[in-house]
Amino acid sequence: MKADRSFSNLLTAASRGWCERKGDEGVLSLALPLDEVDPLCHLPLLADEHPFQFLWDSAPGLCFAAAGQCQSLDLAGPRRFELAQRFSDTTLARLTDATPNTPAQARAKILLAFSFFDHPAERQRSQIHTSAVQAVLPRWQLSRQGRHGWLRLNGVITQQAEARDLAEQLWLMAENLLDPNHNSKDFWPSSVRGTTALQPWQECYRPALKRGLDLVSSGELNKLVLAVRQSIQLQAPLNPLPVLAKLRQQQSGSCRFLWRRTHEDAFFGASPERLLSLQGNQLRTDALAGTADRNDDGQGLLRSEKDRREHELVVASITSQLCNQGLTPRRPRNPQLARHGQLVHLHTPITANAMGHTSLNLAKILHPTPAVAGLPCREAMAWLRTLEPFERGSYAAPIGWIDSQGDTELRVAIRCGHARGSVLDLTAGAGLVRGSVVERELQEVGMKLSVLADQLDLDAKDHPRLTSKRAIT
Ligand SMILES: C=C(O[C@@H]1C=C(C(=O)O)C=C[C@H]1O)C(=O)O
Repeated sequence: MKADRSFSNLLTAASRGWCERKGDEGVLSLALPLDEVDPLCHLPLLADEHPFQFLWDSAPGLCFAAAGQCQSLDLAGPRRFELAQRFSDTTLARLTDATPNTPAQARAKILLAFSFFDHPAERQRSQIHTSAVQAVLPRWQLSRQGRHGWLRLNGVITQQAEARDLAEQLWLMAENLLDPNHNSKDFWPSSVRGTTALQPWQECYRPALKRGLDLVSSGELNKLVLAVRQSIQLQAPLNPLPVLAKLRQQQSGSCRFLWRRTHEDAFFGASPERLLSLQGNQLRTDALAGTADRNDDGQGLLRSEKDRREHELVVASITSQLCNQGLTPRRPRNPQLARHGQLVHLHTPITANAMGHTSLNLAKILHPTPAVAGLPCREAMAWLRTLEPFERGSYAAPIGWIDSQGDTELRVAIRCGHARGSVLDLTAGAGLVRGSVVERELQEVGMKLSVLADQLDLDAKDHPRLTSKRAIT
C-alpha cells in the first residue's frame, strides 16, 4: 500500500475518535485515501451483511458507491421531507469523523430515495414495498473524483475495542479492493437477455394520451405529464451494474444511479435532470422540458413554438415557487440545448442564494416540477392517479444525497427501470400541452423507454422504439 495510507495512523485516528465520540451509541466514521478505485466496478466487492447498495455516477464528476446500512429511515406521509431532513441532521450530528480533513467527495453522506407521491395508491398498498422516503447512512462509502478516491466506513461503537475493530475492517477492505485478482467486472454477464414484453405499452397509453390532450385543449389543465410502463420478462434476475456501465458510455452527460434495496429489488437509471444542488448557500436547479430526437440538430426544437411554450411553463413555475419562499432566482432569458444520447432537450439552469433554507425544504418546494407532473400541480397529480394504471413508485421522484456539511445533490429519477427479480419495469412520460400530437408523444416516450431498453438484448418486436418510424420534432 502507498505511504500516505498508514495503518498506525488509522489506529491513532480511531482511538482519538473513540475519545471524541458523541453519546454512548455514537457513530464512528473513518476514511482512507484509495486512488486506484472505480466505485462502479468495485461496488460488488463492498459486500456487507446488509444487501443495500447505492451508486451515484456522474463521472467525469463525482462517482460514489455505497453498501450496507449503519442507520436508516423508511416512512410514508406528507411530512416525509421534513422528517428525512431531521433524520439526516441528527444522524450526521451524532457521527464522529475521526478523519475529518477529507475532500468533499469523501464526506459522510446520507443517501435518499423518495417516491413520487407521498402515499402509494390504495390499490397498490399490499402488493409491493412502497415507502415515501428511504434515508440511509451506509456502512461503506467509496468515492472517486478526478484522479482521487476514498474509502469510508461508518459504524456504531459502544466499546473502545470496536473502534480498533472498525479501523481493521477498513484496512482489510482497502487491501481487498486493491487486490488485482478481485476484478469484479470479470464476473459480469456480457449481455442481459430480455424476452417478451408482458403487455404492449401503446395499447393503454394511447387512450390516456387522448384524454390528457382533451384536458389541456379544453384549458382544464395547462400541462400534464403522462407516463407509461413497459414490463419486460428477463431470462434471469437482472444485475444492474453492467447496464449502468453501458449507460456511462451512452448517457455520459447524465447522472447514473442505483438504489438496490435487496438482491431482488433494484431501481436504477440515467437521469438528465437535476432537482437541486446545494453547495453552501448556492442553489442550482434545472428546468428540462421540450424534447426532440437526434435527427433534429436542436434548431427545430429551439424554433418550436409548442416546445418553447411548454418549457417556459416549467421555468416560470420553478422560479415563482422559489420567489414565494423569499428567494431571488436567476435564469438566462433563453433555453439552451442539452443532449443526452439519442435525445435533445431544452434546458434552463436556475440559480439562487438558498438564504438558509435546508436542502429538503427546497426539495419539498420543487418536487414535483411541471416537467414530470403538470400544471396546476394539485389537479395534474389527481389526473395522474386517474389516468396512469400503475404506481409510479420512485419514477420521477428525488434521489440523491446530503453530506456532513449539508451539501446536497438530488436528481429527478427518470430514464429509469425497477427490477424485481426477473421482471423489469421501465417507466417514461411525455408532457402534454395545447398543440401536442398523440403520435409524436408516443414516439417520444418510445425513445425515452429505449434509454434503458437499448442496453438489454430484447427481441426486436418488443423494443419500445420500433413502433413508429417517424421522427419527433
Ligand atoms: C417525463 C420524462 O422526461 C421529462 C419530460 C420532458 C418533456 O416532456 O419534453 C423532458 C425531460 C424531462 O423533464 C421522462 O423521461 O420520463
